[in-house]
Amino acid sequence: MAKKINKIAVLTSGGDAPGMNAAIRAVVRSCSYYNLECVGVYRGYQGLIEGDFEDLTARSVRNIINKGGTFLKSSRSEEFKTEEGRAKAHEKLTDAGVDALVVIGGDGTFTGGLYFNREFDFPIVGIPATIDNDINGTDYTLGYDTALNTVVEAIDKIRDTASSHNRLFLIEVMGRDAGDIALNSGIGAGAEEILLPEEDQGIQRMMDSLEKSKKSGKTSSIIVVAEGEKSGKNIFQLAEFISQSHKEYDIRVSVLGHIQRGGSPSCFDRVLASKLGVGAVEALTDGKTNIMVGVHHQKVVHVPLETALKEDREFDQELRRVANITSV
Ligand SMILES: Nc1ncnc2c1ncn2[C@@H]1O[C@H](COP(=O)(O)OP(=O)(O)O)[C@@H](O)[C@H]1O
Ligand SMILES: O=P(O)(O)OC[C@H]1O[C@](O)(COP(=O)(O)O)[C@@H](O)[C@@H]1O
Ligand SMILES: [Mg+2]
Repeated sequence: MAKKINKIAVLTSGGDAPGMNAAIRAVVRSCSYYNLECVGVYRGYQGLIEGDFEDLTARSVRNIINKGGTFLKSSRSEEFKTEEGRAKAHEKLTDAGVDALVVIGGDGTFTGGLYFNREFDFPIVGIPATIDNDINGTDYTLGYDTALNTVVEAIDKIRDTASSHNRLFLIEVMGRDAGDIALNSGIGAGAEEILLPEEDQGIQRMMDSLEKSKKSGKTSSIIVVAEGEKSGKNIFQLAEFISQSHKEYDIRVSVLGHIQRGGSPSCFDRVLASKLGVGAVEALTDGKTNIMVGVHHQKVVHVPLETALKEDREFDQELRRVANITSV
């Protein structure tokens, strides 16, 4: 029988995402509700290795549901990728009497969690948090909705200046391997063309669509480029390539960068964080481990961490079709 859980540690790791604070809050308050002790780990896996812990009570997480970032801080820890690093982390957890761990982060965080569980049989539940939405088995990851809203707001502003000057804007958005932000913000902000990591359309298709836009009477254009798109050129090289063959375009490049990861979480992300935080603690007290709590059709689901990490997420062809039709 699984050991009874009395004390849970929670950490945030990898790229921060709006809604992480709301998720920590939900974990801490669920512990309080079920009379469990809760420990916050600062700076993700690096803080776990260094024993940078603090006891948290329901009142420790007041006034954070609306805050971006993560008050527990995050890190990218190279040391945790080593067996020695993970052994140190395990020692710190057992010294502190912790029985289980909630990790809030993305695919890297889940990979680290899997290794840790395999090596020490330590109960772990993951909460998917990354603006990229690149986790398998959950309809949404924390921070994605907020990031999308930030991107659309930014592109709306760029559109004002693009149309005033009849300019062509190339706008880079985040998404190393997943084009969810680019495709959805591209449709939502009315982009003429969207370049995604999931498709290698070649530069010719972009040139063709620019040609079409011009012929159909468009005077300004917006192209959304995911940072991981596959043309083999970065956004500045793409702009250079277009300007060499089409001197008539007045081109500007805008890289939105880390503003996409900041800001107050949307209501959607706050509610999602609350559901997943409660779900994570309840999963642990039910004896579950090595799973991610995600959402599917609004319901909390349990997904094995291995499945969450699979890279076979289906690309939304229907959404691509909608983008093509609405940009005519
Ligand atoms: N292969 C791995 N083995 C052990 N730990 C890992 C591994 N990959 C990532 N991690 C840990 O998880 C942390 C977060 O992963 P990272 O890829 O940076 O962000 P994210 O979780 O947002 O994808 C890393 O800094 C590292 O400490
Ligand atoms: O924190 P850094 O090093 O600036 O990372 C940038 C990357 O982080 C992200 O915002 C989130 O990715 P992860 O959740 O995998 O960390 C990516 O879109 C972007 O490529
Ligand atoms: Mg990642």
